[in-house]
Amino acid sequence: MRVVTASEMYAIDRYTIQQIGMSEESLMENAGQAVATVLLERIQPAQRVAVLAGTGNNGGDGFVVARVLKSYGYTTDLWLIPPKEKVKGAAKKALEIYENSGYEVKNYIGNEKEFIEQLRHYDVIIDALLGIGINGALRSPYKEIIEKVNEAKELVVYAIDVPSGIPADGGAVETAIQADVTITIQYPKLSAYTFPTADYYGELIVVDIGIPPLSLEKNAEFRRLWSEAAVARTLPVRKRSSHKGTYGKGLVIGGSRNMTGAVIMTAKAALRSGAGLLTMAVPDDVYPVVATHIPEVMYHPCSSLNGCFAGEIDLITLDVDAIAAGPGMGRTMGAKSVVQKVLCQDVPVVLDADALYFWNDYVSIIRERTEATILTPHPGEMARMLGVSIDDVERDRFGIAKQFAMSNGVYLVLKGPYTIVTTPDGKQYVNTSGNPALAKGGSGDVLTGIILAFIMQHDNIQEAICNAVFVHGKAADALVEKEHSPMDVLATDVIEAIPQTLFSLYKKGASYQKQR
Ligand SMILES: NC(=O)C1=CN([C@@H]2O[C@H](COP(=O)(O)OP(=O)(O)OC[C@H]3O[C@@H](n4cnc5c(N)ncnc54)[C@H](OP(=O)(O)O)[C@@H]3O)[C@@H](O)[C@H]2O)[C@@H](O)CC1
Ligand SMILES: Nc1ncnc2c1ncn2[C@@H]1O[C@H](COP(=O)(O)OP(=O)(O)O)[C@@H](O)[C@H]1O
Ligand SMILES: [K+]
Repeated sequence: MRVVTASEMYAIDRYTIQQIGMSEESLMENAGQAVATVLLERIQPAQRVAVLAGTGNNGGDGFVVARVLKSYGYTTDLWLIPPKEKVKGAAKKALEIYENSGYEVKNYIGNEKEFIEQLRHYDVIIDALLGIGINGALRSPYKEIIEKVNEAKELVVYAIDVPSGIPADGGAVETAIQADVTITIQYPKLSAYTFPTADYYGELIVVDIGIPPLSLEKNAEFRRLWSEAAVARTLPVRKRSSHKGTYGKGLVIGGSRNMTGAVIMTAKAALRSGAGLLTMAVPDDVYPVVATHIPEVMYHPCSSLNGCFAGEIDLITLDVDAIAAGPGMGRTMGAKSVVQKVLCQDVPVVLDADALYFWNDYVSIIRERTEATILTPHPGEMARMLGVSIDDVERDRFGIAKQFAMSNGVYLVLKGPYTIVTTPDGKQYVNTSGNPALAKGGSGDVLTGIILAFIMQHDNIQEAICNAVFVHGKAADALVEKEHSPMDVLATDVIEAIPQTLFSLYKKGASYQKQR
């Protein structure tokens, strides 16, 4: 499933109409019919429905929906918010068809009191007020209407395309429909995967209105959801003849006197995720503590200074296939020196947490690297690396991530709900798993371990990273689906949930793998 911006959606619509030859009216009819099909399955015949329609084509979708619901015998009122003469183009045509079918329109203007009075008597609201064409702050009377709908908590609200009032590409929200369900036309919009806008969507359902894929290919950048099916299809299969070396010799670098746990979690997660052989490089001060925790790894104690890396690491002797550096390593000159040495190795490198701290000192080395560099910042780290505010990052996660990954030639994993993986050539993948149980110290360390293990087992780095991000979130989902609340989950629980998550993904993937 692809994700689009509002301007891409307009370009897709235009292309479909002008180049492919479908009429705007037929697209609107398809949209309304597709939305109505979902509604007919969900709304009970005894429920009273109000369709609230605005000036634009979103209102046009609403006219079609109202007509279909009425034709199926649903008690449905169509409230037209603007004066009728403001409705133009395909929407005007849809309104004419509605009226020619013998159905009545309720005009909001002049009947504002009746509208407020009636609102208590409805069970379901269909929000066809504003779609992706919203411009600037909400104007009257939309603002007041939306506030009234949101106040009526007992109403079930279905939004068409986007909840009215939110910017389609994401950003700040002042007033917007708080939908229970949003039925999006053809492709989800960026705002469904950025915050705070995503909070207004409720359940997201995408309906197909028959736009040919060619129109998408011609008019939209590559941005897609990475779903469970994609993971199941691309998980690598172990060969019977394989041995531990087949699955990579990984190196995890991290730890300091104040933070011994992070690197342990990274290493455990890497082992649970299939790393063939794993070595941990830690400051020798903390080595005795770390070494008692994982019997399965080898150790490479490094010289330490005040409990942190002093700066030396013998990477030649270690001879590894991939490296993850950062968890708990501290923000010292010694740590910086270790990371610089790591970046000079011709193997894929994952940099996380403290290994991102001296970003400006690594940029030039990273741009010269030929092997993959994978950076996994959370929004705070991303903001710091770019010298902008966290709000700036959150407002334009997709744009910022793409610009950063392409200009530095890195794989960027911009974490958070709906983590975005961006490849060096600018392709973007939105993760669909995970929940707020992961909002706890240590979650990121676990992810780093999974990424390290997956990139060693998979030829395709993008698929490996996307799968790792998905498995991480899915493990947390599995925990809160049974036995855990979102509050009590620990990062170590997430590690222990990796086996059941992989087990179920492999079961789902078995049919794909047989086909290979
Ligand atoms: N072929 C297609 O294109 C298809 C499109 N489709 C559907 O069309 C939707 C996009 O339609 P759109 O472009 O007409 O915009 P839309 O969101 O309905 O509203 C625009 C109107 O809103 C108003 N308005 C704007 N800002 C405002 C504000 N801040 N506060 C208050 N009012 C504001 C402004 O009205 P005005 O100010 O001029 O009175 C403007 O005219 C899309 O989401 C999908 O549902 C589907 O049917 C598939 C085929
Ligand atoms: N509300 C949330 N929903 C989904 N995933 C989340 C949420 N909060 C955090 N995460 C995930 O948890 C991880 C947190 O990483 P990070 O902030 O680096 O943690 P730490 O540094 O404490 O290990 C990321 O993978 C992030 O995507
Ligand atoms: K809407």
